[in-house]
Amino acid sequence: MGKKVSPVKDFIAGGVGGVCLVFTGQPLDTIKVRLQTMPRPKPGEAPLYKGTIDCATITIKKEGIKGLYKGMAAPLAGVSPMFAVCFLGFGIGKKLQQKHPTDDLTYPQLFKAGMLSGVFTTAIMAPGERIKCLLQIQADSHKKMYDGPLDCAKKLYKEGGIRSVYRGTGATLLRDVPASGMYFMTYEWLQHTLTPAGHDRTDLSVGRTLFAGGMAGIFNWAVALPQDVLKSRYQTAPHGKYPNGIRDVFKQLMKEEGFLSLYRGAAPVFLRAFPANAACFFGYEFDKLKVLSTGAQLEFDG
Ligand SMILES: CC(=O)O[C@H](CC(=O)[O-])C[N+](C)(C)C
Repeated sequence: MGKKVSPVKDFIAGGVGGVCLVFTGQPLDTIKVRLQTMPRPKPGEAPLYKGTIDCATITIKKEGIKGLYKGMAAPLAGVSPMFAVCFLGFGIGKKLQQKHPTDDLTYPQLFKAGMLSGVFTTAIMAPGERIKCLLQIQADSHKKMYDGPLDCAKKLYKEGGIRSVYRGTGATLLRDVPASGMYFMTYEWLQHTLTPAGHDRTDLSVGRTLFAGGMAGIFNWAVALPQDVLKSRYQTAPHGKYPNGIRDVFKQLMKEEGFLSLYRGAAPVFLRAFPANAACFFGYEFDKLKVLSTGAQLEFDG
C-alpha cells in the first residue's frame, strides 16, 4: 500500500530541492551552455573551447570563479518556484491516476505523472532558461549586453514583447516533458528497488537516496540532451536568425556540424547531473520528512 500523496508537501520540499540543485550544479551548467553555443570555428581556426576542462580554465582565468556562477540569480530566483511546481505537478499527476489515495502507481503511470510535471514547469522554465543562457554566454567585458537577469528580461521584452521572453517554449516542452517522465519514474523505481524487503521507502539511507536522485538526473539528461542543444542555440541566437524556430536550428546543425553536435556539452551535463540531482532529491526528501515530522497540516485532498 502506498503513502498518501500530498502535492502541497511536494511543492514545499521541491522548492528546497531546487535550491540545492542550483548551488551544486551551476558551474558545470555554465560550461555546458558555453560549449553548446560557442561559434563554429572557421577552417584552420581553433575552436573557442576544446572541451570541458579548457572551457573551465579559460573562464576562470578571464572572469574568475564567479564566471562559472554567471546567470545564477535567474535560476536561483526561478528554480525554487520551478522545482516546487515540478514536484507539485508530479504529485497532481499521481493523484489524478489514483482511484484511492494510497494506491501504488505502475511505472508507466509514474512516467505520465512526470510528463505532466514537465508541462507545469515550462511556464517558469522557458523564460528562466532564456535569461540564464543569455547571461551565461556573456563573457566579462566592458561591452556587457545585460546587467543581470532583470535587465535582461526588460531588454528582451523591449526587443520583442512577451514572445521574445518566452522564446524557446516549444523546445523546452520537447525537452522537459519526456525528460521529467524519465526523471520521476527512475527515481521511484530506484527507491523501490533499493528499499530493503519489509521496510518503508522513508527508511532509505541517505546514501541510497543520493544514488537514486543522482541516477534520476542521469536518465533525465539521457533523454533531454539533443533537445537541450537545440534550445540553447535557439534561445541565444540573435533576433530573426531562425524564423522557423528549432526546426531551422536542427537543419543548420545537421548541415554544418553533423549528428554528434546534438550531444555537445555531454561531458559537463553528465558530470553535473549526478551530484546536482542527488542534492536536489536529498533536499526534497529531507524537507519532506521535516514537514511530515512537524505534523504540519498540509494534506491536499481536493
Ligand atoms: C532539464 C532539467 O531541468 O532537468 C531537471 C534536472 C536538472 O538536472 O536540472 C529535471 N526536471 C526536468 C524534472 C526539472
